Amino acid sequence: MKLLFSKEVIARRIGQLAARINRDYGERPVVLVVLLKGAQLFAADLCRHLTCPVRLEFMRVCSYGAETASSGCPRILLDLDEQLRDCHILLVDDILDTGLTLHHLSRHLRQHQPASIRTCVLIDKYERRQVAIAADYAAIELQQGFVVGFGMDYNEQYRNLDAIYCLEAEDLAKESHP
Ligand SMILES: O=P(O)(O)OC[C@H]1O[C@H](OP(=O)(O)OP(=O)(O)O)[C@H](O)[C@@H]1O
Ligand code: HPA
Repeated sequence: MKLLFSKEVIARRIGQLAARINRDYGERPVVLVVLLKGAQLFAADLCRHLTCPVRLEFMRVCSYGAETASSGCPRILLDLDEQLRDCHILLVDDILDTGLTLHHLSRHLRQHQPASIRTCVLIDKYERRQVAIAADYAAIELQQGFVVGFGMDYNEQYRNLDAIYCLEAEDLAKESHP
């Protein structure tokens, strides 16, 4: 595994991102809709920098399973249990990759008739984008690679790492032949 972003760099980027969000939202209350499992660590750090009134809600969406490629069909495993009509939603995810997850979730959340929906990701990775979607807020931009750590997994491993790494061919081979 190759180190891409240390915990110090991640912390700095999240602080800078939060400053932008604070400027944009001012005093307006925001509902962070956090996508489990991957976005939990990012959201925990981000929300502690926010100065507007914050409500935290969680959804669980899954499209990767044990693979490094999207199933193409994000499944909602845990939905919101309350309406978010007229709320300002900030949809928080760890990574924007093909874009299918955020595209699907943004459409789903529009049914709540919120006042606004914006997207916020720790990593915006361009290489595999399949739908035209851009994050409103991204802490880190990346061209390519399958990344793990700081909430992100490969087959449920590595979420607990405090830095972000890129998996290399031998890491994937190790998983299939331990
Ligand atoms: O832009 P996309 O190609 O859709 O990929 C991004 C999504 O994939 C991962 O979720 P995953 O399905 O692995 O679930 P997890 O959050 O439980 O890891 C990640 O957490 C994002 O939600
Ligand atoms: O690069 C990635 N790493 C971990 N999970 C992911 N889900 C989409 N892309 C990725």
